[in-house]
Amino acid sequence: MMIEVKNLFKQYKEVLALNNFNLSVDNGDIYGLVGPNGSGKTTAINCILSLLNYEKGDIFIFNEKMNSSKNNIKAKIGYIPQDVSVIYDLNVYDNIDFFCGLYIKDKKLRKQYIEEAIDFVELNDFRRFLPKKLSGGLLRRLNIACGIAHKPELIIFDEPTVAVDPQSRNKILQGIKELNLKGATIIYTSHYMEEVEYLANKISIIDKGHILVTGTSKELKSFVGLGNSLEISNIKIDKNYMDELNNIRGVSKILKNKNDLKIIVENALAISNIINYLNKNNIIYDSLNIKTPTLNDVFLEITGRELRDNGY
Ligand SMILES: Nc1ncnc2c1ncn2[C@@H]1O[C@H](COP(=O)(O)OP(=O)(O)OP(=O)(O)O)[C@@H](O)[C@H]1O
Repeated sequence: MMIEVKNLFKQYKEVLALNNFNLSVDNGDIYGLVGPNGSGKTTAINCILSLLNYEKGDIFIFNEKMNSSKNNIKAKIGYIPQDVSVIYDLNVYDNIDFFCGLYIKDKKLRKQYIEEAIDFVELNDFRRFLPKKLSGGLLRRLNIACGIAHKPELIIFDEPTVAVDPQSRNKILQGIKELNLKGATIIYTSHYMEEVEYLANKISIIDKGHILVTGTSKELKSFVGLGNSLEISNIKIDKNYMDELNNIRGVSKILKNKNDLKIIVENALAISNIINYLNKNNIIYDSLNIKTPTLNDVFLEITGRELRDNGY
């Protein structure tokens, strides 16, 4: 077991940020921790890293009890914080040198590691740039290079793609997969469900400081019994037809947002029954899309709330 967090409680004055938080991360995992803003992800990470004190609970990393003086454990961890934390009067190269130098004292080896980190985040053309000359995406990549240059066994990414352009975002996601393939265990926090679905082999959904469910993306969807859905836009439909639509075999739920419908179905037959029904009754709509369930749907199903507002 790489990380074991047991019964963690963290209180900030009147806010209970972690409420019996538990987590088990295995060697080789890309572990996704997802939850809405303010659900406690950053607090959990900061407690795990001993950057924050907590009221109650136990944290083990590499099977050793973690506390702030465990430098042997810290040396094996890379942390990429949510807020970019680099040194603004050092250039790209010297920033990576500084952070890598906290753990790698051998100069020759460090030089090699810095070069590898620069290559990895593709900042070769910017090695002498000061951070303030870098775009948001490049700055995030520097933040990553500073966290991974010392080749940690465990890497914790806290929302690394917030406010990042699509090109840098894809590079970051690809890079994380690559680090994992090379042997690093990854913890990845995000409120972007699709990123976590793409990356993680194991996912925990956190809300109000507590883990609601854990599993693979497939397990979480089947846990809440979600099937595919049919999204129909701009439909002109009377109430009595709506009732009949609800009664079609295999229709498990209908969500309405103004003139758009999202119909959760149990099987493919239900989809063809719905389409036949609409055609038979000359019900007009603009478009019809079949959607597979997302982790956002899982969150909605469990909490009754949206992770992010998508209209329904
Ligand atoms: N230093 C602090 N003082 C008081 N309350 C805090 C502090 N830091 C966080 N909180 C509160 O604790 C709760 C959890 O916050 P946290 O930042 O851990 O959530 P998060 O899931 O990481 O959210 P985000 O995605 O917005 O960073 C929130 O209610 C937040 O307002």
